Amino acid sequence: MSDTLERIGTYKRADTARRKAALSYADISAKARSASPVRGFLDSLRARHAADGLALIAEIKKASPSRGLIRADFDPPALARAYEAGGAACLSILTDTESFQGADSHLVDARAAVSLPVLRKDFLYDPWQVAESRALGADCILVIMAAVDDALAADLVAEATHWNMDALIEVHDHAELDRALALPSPLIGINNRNLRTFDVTLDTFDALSKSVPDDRFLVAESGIFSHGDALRVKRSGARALLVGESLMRQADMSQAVRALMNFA
Ligand SMILES: O=C(O)c1ccccc1NCC(=O)[C@H](O)[C@H](O)COP(=O)(O)O
Repeated sequence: MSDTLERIGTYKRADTARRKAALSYADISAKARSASPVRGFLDSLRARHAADGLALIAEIKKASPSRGLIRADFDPPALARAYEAGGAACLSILTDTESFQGADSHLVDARAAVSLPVLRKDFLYDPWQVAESRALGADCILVIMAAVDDALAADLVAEATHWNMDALIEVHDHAELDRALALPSPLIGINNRNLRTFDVTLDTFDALSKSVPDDRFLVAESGIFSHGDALRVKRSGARALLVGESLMRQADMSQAVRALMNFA
């Protein structure tokens, strides 16, 4: 495991323990039951892929460990509306505060401003956090295979299924991909960012995508900056892109989505 992931895991587990002490599983489940109904995340990706040949998960990301501050002018509902107007199929919203300057309120406020399904992009180590994600309104969770063992990954997916949510299973290498393919989730993301060095290369996607069976819905994550990059990963089997930084650095984000995806 990378130092960054280990550092994040340490504070995230402590933060989750504090949240659980304040709100039991029964309490958070009651909130999840009364949350806004689930919007089909994978359904939306499939529909957009069928219509356009490639779907976009557009990320709301203020800062990151590798890049520092990405966007100072940061208004989650306005960003969500711009992404929706540009043609994104789904949103990804970072809720981690310490490393990404995210917040739970970013997800709640952005989702309320649009009709798109939302991925809670955070570091999950406990099924309680999945119920919490649903309570916030999330439609999909992230399972980072580099951060969890097989048993915990299965528990997170089972909890997501319990709440009728999708689970994006994220991998960085062949060993993680083999473990991901054993899980009952069709949504697989290949992350092109090396979590140890922070190097980003689309070669990672080219190398791993060959081993993903056709019955999985494959997402290319990180390091996609141009329509050429989008075409490259599409040719290697991507059905959707997850893009943060390159869109967040643009003034007109609707136009940036259209240019990236080549929408008219
Ligand atoms: O972005 C980082 O620096 C980072 C560092 C450590 C763990 C995760 C990290 N990013 C999360 C993501 O997966 C990306 O935000 C997402 O794939 C979008 O990537 P990009 O388009 O390159 O912003």
